Amino acid sequence: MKNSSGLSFLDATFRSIYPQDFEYRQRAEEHLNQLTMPHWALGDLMDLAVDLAGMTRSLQPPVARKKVVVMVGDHGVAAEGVSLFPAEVTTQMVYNFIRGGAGINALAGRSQTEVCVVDVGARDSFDELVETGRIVAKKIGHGTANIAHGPAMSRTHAVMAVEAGIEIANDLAATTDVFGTGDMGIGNTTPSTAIAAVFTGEKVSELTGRGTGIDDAGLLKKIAVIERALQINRPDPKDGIDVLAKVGGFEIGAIAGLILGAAAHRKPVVVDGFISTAGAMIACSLEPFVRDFLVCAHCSVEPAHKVLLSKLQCRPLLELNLRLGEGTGAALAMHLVDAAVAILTEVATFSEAGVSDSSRSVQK
Ligand SMILES: Cc1cc2ncn([C@H]3O[C@H](COP(=O)(O)O)[C@@H](O)[C@H]3O)c2cc1C
Ligand SMILES: O=C(O)c1cccnc1
Repeated sequence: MKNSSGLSFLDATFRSIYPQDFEYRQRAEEHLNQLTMPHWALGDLMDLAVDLAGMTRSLQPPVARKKVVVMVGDHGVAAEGVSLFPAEVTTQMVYNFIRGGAGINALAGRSQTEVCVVDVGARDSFDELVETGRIVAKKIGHGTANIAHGPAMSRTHAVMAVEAGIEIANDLAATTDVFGTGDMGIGNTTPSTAIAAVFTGEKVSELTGRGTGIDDAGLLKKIAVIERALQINRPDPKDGIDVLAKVGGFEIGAIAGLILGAAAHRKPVVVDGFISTAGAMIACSLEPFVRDFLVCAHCSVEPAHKVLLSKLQCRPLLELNLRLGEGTGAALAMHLVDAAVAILTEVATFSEAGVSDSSRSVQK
């Protein structure tokens, strides 16, 4: 899609993404160095506070309004038996989200995070939910094609999936301080693993995990399916849209777009689990500066997740053996985003509190 300036919507978005602000990072660091505690005693939370200041260009980073966006899409490759669960669970879980009965609803509620569900590519349609405003419709297709036989989607649809995510970020930016990513789509650990293999060059057999809980035979089949998908489609690691089109998913593209859109608005985006990190990898391949706006929530039990996080040079905040997705890890990490801002804005400095600084003590 081109806009009036002749730039594509994607290019215009990439051009509005800048790195973190160095000056605000430095000011935050100087302030944190003076707090009434041993040097950097709150560790990674202090690093997060510096990041949030650099992202938002503020020493009081706004984080009150939190939103986790759950992107929904189905996968043709589910027909290969790569998941323990049938494809209809994707739709059933959408209704569960709307009723408030899913893991994400419970965890988001506890961190005052709103949940926004977006249909990008579910097999089914949700006309009533869309008409009543309970989910957002950005449907690009009724599930992807089976990557074991050919590309997941056309290049045009891959661009549209990323654009859909950017549009969601644009629509929500005025009412959101911190974004979180989430996913729902039976079979989606298979395309996510394929994406990880393309970008890291690691062996599929070392990257593939059990997703929803497949057994040993299922795992071997899943590895073979991913290897076949890569062989047949030959995705180009230098072209993120090509990777998305050939072995990705609609919701993975929309997650990439949400991340790009959030960064373009200088809003932190808390990246959930493995599927979201595959989306982040696509986003970073399209525009590397986007990396500066990621807050990586956790490292899941999927082996490829750790490898992707290290490729992105992201240190996850939590390690809790999660393997759910939906945005649950992002909702949990929102507590830590609040904690980081509280440290930056509420803790007294040595001089404010009249506490002796280590620089004035004499070590014998
Ligand atoms: C009831 C249920 C709820 C979920 N919520 C997230 N997922 C997660 O598991 C799926 C990926 O694993 P695989 O590739 O093995 O299918 C995705 O739908 C992901 O969102 C769920 C899976 C199930 C079964
Ligand atoms: O890490 C994840 O996000 C994950 C792992 C397994 C299944 N669904 C999601």
